Amino acid sequence: MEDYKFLFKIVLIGNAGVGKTCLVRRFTQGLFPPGQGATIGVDFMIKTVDVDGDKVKLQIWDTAGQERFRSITQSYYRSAHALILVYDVTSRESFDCLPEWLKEIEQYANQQVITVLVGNKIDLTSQREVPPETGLQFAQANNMAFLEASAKEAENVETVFMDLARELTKNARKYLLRNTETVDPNITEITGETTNISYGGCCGSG
Ligand SMILES: Nc1nc2c(ncn2[C@@H]2O[C@H](COP(=O)(O)OP(=O)(O)OP(=O)(O)O)[C@@H](O)[C@H]2O)c(=O)[nH]1
Repeated sequence: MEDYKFLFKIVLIGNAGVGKTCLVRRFTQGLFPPGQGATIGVDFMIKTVDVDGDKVKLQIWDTAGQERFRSITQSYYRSAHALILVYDVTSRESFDCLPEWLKEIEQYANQQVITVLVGNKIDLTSQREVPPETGLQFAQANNMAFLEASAKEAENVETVFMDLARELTKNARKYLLRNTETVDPNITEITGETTNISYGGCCGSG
């Protein structure tokens, strides 16, 4: 039996070069990789974190932003519990593409997916093209949480992932409770086993 309570899949999406890989590396390895090349297809990393005493395993999928990989990356949306949609605050173009990314989410992701909008590279103050208010307004209009971050300076990176881990854990606990109440209300408390919450999918669930 693996030593964790919940397993969540988090998928990062957004234009090429916005810093998805750097955010993942910063969070999982605590470093800012020099000369990071473009992601080919999809890459993944694991980090186990503690959420209020429960061990939570985060499976973090880093997708390529380049258009030519879109059909590969789309196939990873479906099983995601959460999506981190990233743009680069120094690139108006990456922000202007967000509506297209939302369409992808609507088309390929699960309906219950939690999406967080992240404006990355805030360390590049003088090159900023997207003000924080603009990011916030877009996020609010589309029911997403919003944070600005810097993978380079490790600003808000931990917060992005840990807020998500907490939110997912909270939802999973509720889900477990709801689905065990009718059978045996003690089950959630006594098993202590790994729980892989899966959304949607089969008939009659959820
Ligand atoms: N100044 C600064 N540069 C960053 C930051 N995050 C990433 N970069 C740089 O932005 C470039 C692209 O970063 P990646 O992490 O490879 O971007 P990506 O979104 O994964 O790109 P694809 O794999 O092509 O989709 C690299 O040169 C990074 O060094 C940041 O927070 N600040």
